[in-house]
Amino acid sequence: MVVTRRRTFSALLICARFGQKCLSWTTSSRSAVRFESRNVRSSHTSLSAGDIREKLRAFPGGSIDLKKRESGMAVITINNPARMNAFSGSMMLELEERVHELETWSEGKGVIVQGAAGTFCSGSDLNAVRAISNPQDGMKMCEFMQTTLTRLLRLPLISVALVEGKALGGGAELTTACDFRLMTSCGVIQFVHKQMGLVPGWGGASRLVHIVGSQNSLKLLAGAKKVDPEFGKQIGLVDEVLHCTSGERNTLDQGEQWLSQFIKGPEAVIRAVKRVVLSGRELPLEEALTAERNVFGTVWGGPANLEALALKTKHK
Ligand SMILES: CC[C@H](C(=O)O)C(=O)SCCNC(=O)CCNC(=O)[C@H](O)C(C)(C)COP(=O)(O)OP(=O)(O)OC[C@H]1O[C@@H](n2cnc3c(N)ncnc32)[C@H](O)[C@@H]1OP(=O)(O)O
Repeated sequence: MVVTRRRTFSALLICARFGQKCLSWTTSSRSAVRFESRNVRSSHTSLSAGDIREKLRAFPGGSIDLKKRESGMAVITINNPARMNAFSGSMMLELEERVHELETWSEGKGVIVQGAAGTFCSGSDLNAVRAISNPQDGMKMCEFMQTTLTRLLRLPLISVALVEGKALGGGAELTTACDFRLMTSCGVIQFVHKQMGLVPGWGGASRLVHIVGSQNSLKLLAGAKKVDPEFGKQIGLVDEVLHCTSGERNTLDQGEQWLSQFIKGPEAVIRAVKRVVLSGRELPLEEALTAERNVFGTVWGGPANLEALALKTKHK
C-alpha cells in the first residue's frame, strides 16, 4: 500500500503510530514509504516535491560515489572535499539515485557511508542553503532529504556510518540514518543546528531520540555539544572507535573489517535479519510480530536452514 499525501504544503505531521495505516506527511506529493505484507518497505522512487529538484540541480558540485563489491558490501562516498564534503544540491539528488541503486541490488548485504579525504560531511552547502533560505524551499529540501535518508535506513542492508574527521549539521543527521556509527579516535559528531539558528530538518532529531533517548538528544541539540568517541560510546551514539589512520590499515579497511562480522553468510539470511529488526524498530508490536512471521517464512526451510540442519550444526 502506498500512502498518499495531500497536496497542501504545511507542517510536517508524523503520526505517532508508525505502521500500515499511519505514516503521513501533509506535504506536497506521495510518500515514498510503502508497507507491503505488513513489512516496512521503501518504494523505489522518491516522489518528493518536484520543483525542489530543479532548485537543487542549480547548485552543482561534488558527487556521491557508489562502489558495489562482490562480497555484498557497498561503499557510498560523500565527495566534495573542497567544502569539507558539504552537500551541494546535485549531491542531494545523487544520494537519492545511489540509494535507489542499493534498493535494487539483490545481492547486497551491507553498506558503509564515508566521506572523502579524511572527513565525513559538514552538512548542507551553505552557499546553496543561502539561496533557498525561505521556509517553503527549506521545508521542501528537508522533505526531500528526509525521504532519501528514510530509504537509506530502510535498505535491507546493514549500514554503517564511518565517521573520520567531522560530521556537522546535516552530516551529523546523516550518521543517524545508518544502523551503526563507527568513529575514529579523532572524529567529532556535532549537531551544530542551534548555532545556525536551526533545528535538524533531515529527520536527524527524530532518529537521534530513538538512538540515544530524549535526555541525551536535548543535550546534543540544545547544547550543540561536540560528541567525541568516548562520549559517543557512553550515550550509545557510537558503536566502535577506530584508530586514526596510520600506516598499514586505513579507516575504510577497519570499517569493512568491523562490518564483515555481521554480513558473513547468505544474503537471504542477512537481509531477513535487517527486516525483522526494522519491523521491531518501526511498527507497533502486533504488526511487528506479523512482519517477523512473514520474514521467518522466507528463510524457514530455505537453503541455509536446510544446510545447517544437514550438517547438524553445533553452537559451541
Ligand atoms: C539541515 C541541515 C543543516 C541545514 O541545511 O540547515 C546544515 O547542515 S547547515 C550546515 C552546517 N555546517 C556548517 O555550518 C559548517 C560550517 N563550516 C565550518 O564550521 C568549518 O568550515 C569546518 C569546521 C567544517 C571546517 O573547518 P576547517 O578550519 O577545517 O576548514 P575551513 O573552514 O577552511 O573549510 C574548508 C573549506 O570548506 C568550506 N566549507 C566547510 N563547510 C561548508 C559548508 N557546510 N558549506 C559550504 N562550504 C563549506 C569552507 O568555507 C572552506 O572553503 P574556502 O573556500 O576555503 O573558504
